[in-house]
Amino acid sequence: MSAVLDQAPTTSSALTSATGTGDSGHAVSLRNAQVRFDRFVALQDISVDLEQGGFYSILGPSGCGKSTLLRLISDLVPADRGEVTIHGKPTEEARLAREFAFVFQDATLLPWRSVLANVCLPLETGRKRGVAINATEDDARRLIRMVGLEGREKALPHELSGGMRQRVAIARALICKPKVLLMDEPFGALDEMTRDRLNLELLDIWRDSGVTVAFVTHSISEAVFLGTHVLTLAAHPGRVRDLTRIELSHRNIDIRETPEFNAYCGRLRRVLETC
Ligand SMILES: Nc1ncnc2c1ncn2[C@@H]1O[C@H](COP(=O)(O)OP(=O)(O)OP(=O)(O)O)[C@@H](O)[C@H]1O
Repeated sequence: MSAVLDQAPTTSSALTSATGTGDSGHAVSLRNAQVRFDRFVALQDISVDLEQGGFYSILGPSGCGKSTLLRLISDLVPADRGEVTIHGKPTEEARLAREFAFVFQDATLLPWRSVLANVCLPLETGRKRGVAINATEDDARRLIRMVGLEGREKALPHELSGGMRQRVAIARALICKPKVLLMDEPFGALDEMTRDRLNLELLDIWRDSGVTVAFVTHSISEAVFLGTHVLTLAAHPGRVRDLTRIELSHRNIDIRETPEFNAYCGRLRRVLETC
């Protein structure tokens, strides 16, 4: 693993605090994990722990392996070396137990199903596979309210804006009460105002639900605004370059104009220049 670049007081040097095995109390734990596509090493020697309830923004140059890291955690690609656990469980076991959920850049809603039916979809698929899911249609309605879409339960996806569709995708991801939420540039295709609003809503959801979030973004500002930590990957091969703990005095949109916020952004920009 690459070293942390500096030890400034605002920066956590703790890339990892676990000694290695079993459920260390971390939401996600990667130990010397490697992903290979044929001969190409996409991720190399990744060792990092995500604390329960943390919000981890993930930055890095294009092609460095950010999406692959989320796919590794979510059992969509296998580790060819090393170990990945979610709350102490191997990723396949965690997937079957629905310990995590994924939100992609594209909301991937079923176009013929209403908002409510889309949010309820994981309950139906879970039932078909014999997985007991402790959630009901009332929970779906509550989540729809939480993401600000009360009154739109019967709407079809094409009747919604891009931001609304992403809200539905977030509600759908939360219906099975995952412990870990993996988000791959979920707001990347949205205009800045919508993105700002969804950033604030996501922070509320994160605080209320206690879910651990891993959030890929290309925006340094978004990474700092949302994250309790920013994990930066370097490219060729993808590896951990830095983990910075973010300690902001508050998280209103206006924080982005303050020196404390800009100091984090400046530091991360310098880290990215080395990736
Ligand atoms: N299924 C695959 N087969 C072969 N190579 C792959 C596969 N998936 C990803 N890669 C390669 O792995 C590397 C990392 O890809 P990944 O999509 O994880 O990067 P990223 O950091 O998310 O990129 P971006 O910021 O552009 O979205 C890239 O070089 C990509 O071409």
